[in-house]
Amino acid sequence: MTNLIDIKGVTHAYRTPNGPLPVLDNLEIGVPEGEFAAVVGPSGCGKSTLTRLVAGLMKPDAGEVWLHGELVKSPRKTVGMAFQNPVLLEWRSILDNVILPLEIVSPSMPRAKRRERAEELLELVGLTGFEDKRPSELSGGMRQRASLCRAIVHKPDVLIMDEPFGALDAFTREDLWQTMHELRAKEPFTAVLITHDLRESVYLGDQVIVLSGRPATTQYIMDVKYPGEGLRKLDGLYTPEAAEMLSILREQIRIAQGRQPGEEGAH
Ligand SMILES: Nc1ncnc2c1ncn2[C@@H]1O[C@H](COP(=O)(O)OP(=O)(O)OP(=O)(O)O)[C@@H](O)[C@H]1O
Repeated sequence: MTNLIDIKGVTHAYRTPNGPLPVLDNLEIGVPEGEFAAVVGPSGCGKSTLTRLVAGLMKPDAGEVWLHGELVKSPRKTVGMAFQNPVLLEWRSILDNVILPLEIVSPSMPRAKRRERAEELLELVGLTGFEDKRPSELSGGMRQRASLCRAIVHKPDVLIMDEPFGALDAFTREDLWQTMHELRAKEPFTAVLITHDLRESVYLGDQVIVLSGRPATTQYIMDVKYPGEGLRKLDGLYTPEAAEMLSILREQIRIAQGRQPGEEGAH
């Protein structure tokens, strides 16, 4: 299978007043079309840097990032992004926030069509009836739902999410995990999710990529064999199969953090 995202031998260091700070070291990641890759690793290892490289917001010192068979050299319109803070524009309604990327990427699309597309997505995430509200009138979870709609409204090649559920309470987060699966079932997309939550990585990921401590290398890749058939269910996280996967990942994080087996501190 060909990969939609190919990160080949990517190495990068930031220039700082104290000299170069190596963050990525010969990173190798491949994400096939339609797959969901969850990336975990110790704090500060370079996960957000990786998302900037895939989005074309910066260029690596060495190595290549390929997206849909094209070398990424500049910012890409075909990438959707969602962050921990949804950054919705308060002076626009929820509907107009979701429409925004279409105004930029598809300026010739008639207003009625844009509206239709945004309404369809808002319905998928359970926000019908909130189209005309301002962001501050919604809860954090609802804002994040709207932000996910905005990230995929223009049907990007890839959705990049940097801890999008990190600031939400546990129940809202689990609701949004389910929404992600429902969205994917109706609107298949390729995704890279940065997360600190190993359960989230197993529930959402087709593969979980563990990065080593900084400078990050690809330390371990898990192909997730999620228990059960069809749309993933949260109950699957409480099975022995999931416990086994989480145990392996926890151990890998310990190694990435430079800790001894069994030592506390992993997620
Ligand atoms: N523009 C920059 N200039 C200099 N150093 C930077 C820059 N951006 C990030 N860094 C440093 O590079 C390292 C990796 O940062 P990055 O944000 O990619 O890590 P991360 O794994 O996403 O972190 P976290 O898990 O804490 O969110 C950190 O030490 C950070 O301080």
